[in-house]
Amino acid sequence: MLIEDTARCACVISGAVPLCYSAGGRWRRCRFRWRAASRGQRRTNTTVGVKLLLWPDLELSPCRPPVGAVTLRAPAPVRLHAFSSHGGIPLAGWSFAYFTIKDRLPQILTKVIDTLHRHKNEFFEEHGEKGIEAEKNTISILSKLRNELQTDKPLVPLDDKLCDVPLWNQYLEYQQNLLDGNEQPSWFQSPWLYVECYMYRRIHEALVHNPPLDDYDVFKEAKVQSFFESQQAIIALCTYLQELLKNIEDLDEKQLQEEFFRLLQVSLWGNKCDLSFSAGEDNFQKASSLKALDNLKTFILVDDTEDIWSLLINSKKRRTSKDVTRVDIVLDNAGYELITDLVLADFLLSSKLVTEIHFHGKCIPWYVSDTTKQDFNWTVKQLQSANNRWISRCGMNWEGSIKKGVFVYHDHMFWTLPHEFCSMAQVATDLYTELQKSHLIIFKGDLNYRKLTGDRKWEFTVPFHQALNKFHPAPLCSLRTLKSDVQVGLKPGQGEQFVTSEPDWMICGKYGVVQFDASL
Ligand SMILES: O=P(O)(O)OC[C@H]1O[C@](O)(CO)[C@@H](O)[C@@H]1O
Ligand SMILES: [Mn+2]
Repeated sequence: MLIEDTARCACVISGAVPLCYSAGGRWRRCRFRWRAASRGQRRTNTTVGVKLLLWPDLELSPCRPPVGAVTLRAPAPVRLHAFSSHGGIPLAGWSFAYFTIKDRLPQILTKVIDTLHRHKNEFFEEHGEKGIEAEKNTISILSKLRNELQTDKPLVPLDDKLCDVPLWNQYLEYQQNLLDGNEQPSWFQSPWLYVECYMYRRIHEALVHNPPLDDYDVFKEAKVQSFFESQQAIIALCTYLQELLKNIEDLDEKQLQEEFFRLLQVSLWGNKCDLSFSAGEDNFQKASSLKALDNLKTFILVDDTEDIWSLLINSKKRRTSKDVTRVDIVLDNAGYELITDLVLADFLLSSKLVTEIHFHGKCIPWYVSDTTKQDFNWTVKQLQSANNRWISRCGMNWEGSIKKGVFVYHDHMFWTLPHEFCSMAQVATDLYTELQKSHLIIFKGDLNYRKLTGDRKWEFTVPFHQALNKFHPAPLCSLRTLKSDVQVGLKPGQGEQFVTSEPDWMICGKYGVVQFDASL
């Protein structure tokens, strides 16, 4: 739920809405009870009219759970507890989306501005006056952007020369068409997923407009720092892998399965280390996650590892010498998480469970810590030249795998669009076709989970398969620690039990899921 308390006094609440609203046109009027608890005001129950915006495809597929976005206008500042009068899930409290837009995103923009400012001398040394001029212009554009965000200004079309611009601008038009003629998509009123992606793309646009800074990665410094701060954990993990590889040929199926379970969990918990969640503050892996795995098991809310194992071991057994078994990893964060993914990939290859690993990264700096091609190559080079022999051996092996073509790196602009994955087949047909060649796609992290599930307010018990909304290029799984309030595929009552005991369970990063969907 997103409640805005700025001058316009409008808010957007994303909440489950009863299906009775789904018939007919897009906009419906309905009534909500709400309790205002504004400063100095008595708690009251009252009824307000709200506009209900249905997801445009909801009418076409009435079997899908009813989900909608509600725009609620109320006197501000108020703290709202809204309940659907038709018995949907109570829409209560301040949403995480609201805090993200109000607090985290401006903080991230401030850090970007600060980074540019601190590197002023470097820009001067490299590019002379042109560098200083570009730094000044970029900072001024970004300060304006921060102001637009904080005052809920309309979202504007992108205006640079990159090839994704038409798709972004079409998406803005699409959002526009969902609204009344008089309203425009804006920072606090539009879907969280869209607005958050849009901010990162606007940061990139500010740089693109200002050569020679057009390919400067404003998040590089934070990524490098978090990599070095995770050194102890990286040493532990690389040492473990190298010891394991010594005897890998001798392991029986049971032992191989145990190691697979272990390294899959290491990769899952590696996803705790992202820098956008902490608004760019340190969030590195302090100790080896290997030792903690047993204690962490209770925090895995859905664990489909057995199914993933069956898929891999069966394909190994069936494979003839000419066959390829391909796993794709849709990467998330650079730093420790990327190392955990590379370790898992090396294990899958060395154990002959698979024959090729394809990595997918971002084309532009994204959500602070996400992996770009430059980060991927930098990481492998860093490892090679490390003082620790196990780390450097990992780096050398991985460089070798890249050269042999058994580690393949891809990037595609689709990963840095705001679209949910169910539209990939239409929006990025080439990528969808590429992913169809895979035997298993591993989606890392929270943002990928939000895009897999369309970032809707699903009921917790909705099956993962249903939330994917026909996105099935190949068997796929999500390894994700929960950092945003969307979760599907839980057992009845499982989610509800946390709602009172641990209200921040969906956003604190303490819980994780290994969720698998095999059906095509
Ligand atoms: O790196 P991840 O796991 O995709 O997480 C990205 C972050 O972005 C969000 O999805 C939105 O801010 C958070 O919930 C999470 O902190
Ligand atoms: Mn990330």
